[in-house]
Amino acid sequence: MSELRLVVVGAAGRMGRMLTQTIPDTLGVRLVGALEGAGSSSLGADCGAAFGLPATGVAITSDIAAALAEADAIIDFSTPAATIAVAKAAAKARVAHVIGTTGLSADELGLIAEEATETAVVRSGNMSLGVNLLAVLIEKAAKALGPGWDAEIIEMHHKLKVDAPSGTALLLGEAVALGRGIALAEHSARGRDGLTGPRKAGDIGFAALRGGTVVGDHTVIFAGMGERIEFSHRAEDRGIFARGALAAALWTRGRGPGLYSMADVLGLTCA
Ligand SMILES: NC(=O)C1=CN([C@@H]2O[C@H](COP(=O)(O)OP(=O)(O)OC[C@H]3O[C@@H](n4cnc5c(N)ncnc54)[C@H](OP(=O)(O)O)[C@@H]3O)[C@@H](O)[C@H]2O)C=CC1
Ligand SMILES: O=C(O)C1=N[C@H](C(=O)O)C[C@H](O)C1
Repeated sequence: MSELRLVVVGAAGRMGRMLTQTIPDTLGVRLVGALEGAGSSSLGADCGAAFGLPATGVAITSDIAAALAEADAIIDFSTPAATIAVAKAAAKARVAHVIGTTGLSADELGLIAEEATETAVVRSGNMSLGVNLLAVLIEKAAKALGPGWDAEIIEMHHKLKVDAPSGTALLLGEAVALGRGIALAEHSARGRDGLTGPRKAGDIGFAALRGGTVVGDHTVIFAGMGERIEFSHRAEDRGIFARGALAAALWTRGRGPGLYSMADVLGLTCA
């Protein structure tokens, strides 16, 4: 079978560079395009050599249509605005789109759902095996414990992260909500401050910490009467996200349009 031809969006970013580094070690894929924004100082540079990695022969461009012309799949860790621009082009060109970008608004998620009527889209707030397995365990725990156990989600990331709560915290919050059979949007407590009053029964709380170089730490606490259960995941290396995204891209091969998750890719379901 021929190699899957990949375009990386956000090629100069932390995850873009990690993908450029990981692709040569991944069987069955080949980098054919690297996208950055129109104002990027990296335009025209080799997306490997520019960052101290082996040269790839792929120059960074801001021309989405040209980059997609020879592509089978896109891996996108960028910004919400860039992801939406790429989603429109991917739908038109029928190129599969793996989306790791977080911080998308409800309207932007609606546009991604529209894209998924035209092409295969895998979107996840966290591409690692560990977090996606954790989400299955959290769903089971939330179902078994019921809403009498207060669920709180704490996350910590590096100081350059721009969105909160993290995509992973929201994914884990969704798992709690799914286990309880409720809608997360109607039961979220985000950003408590000042005279908040007592905790509202059934809420799923979120707290975001930022500092240093933390790759990504998440803990879900179920607090009961006189006892507490805590589930934690600590990302030590961005390679886990890159490898997950590459597995997702390979999984899209031959797949019809649809909005898929990493649970679909990894075959993880909560019975
Ligand atoms: N789902 C997952 O498993 C993971 C998700 N993420 C998410 O991925 C995203 C990126 O993270 P990270 O790599 O750390 O962030 P970075 O800021 O390091 O990288 C984002 C890159 O996207 C570039 N960019 C901005 N506008 C455009 C555009 N129009 N077209 C193409 N590229 C553009 C940025 O360029 P410039 O700096 O010039 O603006 C930057 O180089 C975040 O939303 C993060 O939360 C991160 C890790 C794992
Ligand atoms: O911005 C990051 O760095 C990360 N973003 C994702 C998130 O928002 O959860 C995944 C990971 O935690 C790293």
